[in-house]
Amino acid sequence: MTREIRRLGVLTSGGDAPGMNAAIRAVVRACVHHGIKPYGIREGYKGLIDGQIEPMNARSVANIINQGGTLLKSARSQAFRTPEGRQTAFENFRSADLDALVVIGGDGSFTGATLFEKEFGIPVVGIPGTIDNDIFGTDYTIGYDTALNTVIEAVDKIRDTATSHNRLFFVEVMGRDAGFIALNSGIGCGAEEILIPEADRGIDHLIKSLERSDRTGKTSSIVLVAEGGKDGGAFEIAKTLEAKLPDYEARVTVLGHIQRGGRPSCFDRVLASRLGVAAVKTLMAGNSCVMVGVRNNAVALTPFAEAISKHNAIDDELLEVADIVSI
Ligand SMILES: Nc1ncnc2c1ncn2[C@@H]1O[C@H](COP(=O)(O)OP(=O)(O)OP(=O)(O)O)[C@@H](O)[C@H]1O
Ligand SMILES: O=P(O)(O)OC[C@H]1O[C@](O)(CO)[C@@H](O)[C@@H]1O
Ligand SMILES: [Mg+2]
Repeated sequence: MTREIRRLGVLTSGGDAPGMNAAIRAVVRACVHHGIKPYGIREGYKGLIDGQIEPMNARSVANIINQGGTLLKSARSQAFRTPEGRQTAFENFRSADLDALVVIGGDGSFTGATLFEKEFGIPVVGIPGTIDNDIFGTDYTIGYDTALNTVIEAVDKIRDTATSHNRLFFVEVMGRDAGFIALNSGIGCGAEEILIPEADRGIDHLIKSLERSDRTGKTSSIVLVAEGGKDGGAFEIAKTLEAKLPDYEARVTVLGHIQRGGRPSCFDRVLASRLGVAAVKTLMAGNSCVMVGVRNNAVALTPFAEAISKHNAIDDELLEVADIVSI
């Protein structure tokens, strides 16, 4: 089956991620390549509701492959969660005479896209753009690799001062409910312990680990903490630990939104370029309500319903590696 598309809209939604610009560029240029007129929708679903829809062309995405953030801007729209908001979005979509939509975002954005397709029959394809890497059906989301590199660069600097002062540091990283950023950057920066929601081993495990570090001659330690764990964030864990081991004077750093910015890595630029081209092809082939991702280095389609409801498991091998290389 094929689908004729004359005019296609593209938007970025949810938390921005480095590489979203490269994805927009690829979608726009794939449209031009296939004779489709591309339209940029600003500020995600908010812009669809406000009618912020502008024509784009190959030149409007010049020199953005190397830039963080998103040229189209992103937003979290409460109004799009309501039937009235989506109705207004649909009316603007129709007024702009668009035939199909590409949504670059995370699981929430795909949930909104699913409703939009169901309610109004708009063909929609998703591209996973989030630093969290928390989307089923793709081995990597756009922005994750860059975020990992940002984290290890920051933690390398913290390591310098931790070593100089013989200190224990807790460094909190993003990931919403998922520990992928913490686990992989933790291995990459040589963290002594990594606390993630998927493998919560409790405070007693952390205490044992720090005591072993003392015995074996370590004079400083870095513990990477994923936000979203049941023991709380880095500040709370540091407090709990200090209450149990008063000799420790821990320092806490929350890396925060620094992880969402910066120039995308080559990996993210290539991934975004592949997925942007694949998204347009996927719509032209007649598909809808699917996400384009990469599995085993090949482009793969996953229905939104699965991408949203299922979860990529944390790799036990990585947990083992983290334990072994941190002794
Ligand atoms: N249940 C829903 N119904 C309708 N729209 C939704 C729903 N969930 C999310 N959306 C829309 O998608 C937008 C983005 O979702 P969300 O804030 O969860 O980010 P995301 O796409 O998961 O990205 P990230 O988690 O990386 O920030 C929301 O602001 C909202 O407009
Ligand atoms: O920028 P906001 O709206 O505070 O959202 C922060 C959340 O967004 C993300 O950066 C991306 O989903 C999460 O890691 C984090 O929990
Ligand atoms: Mg999300």
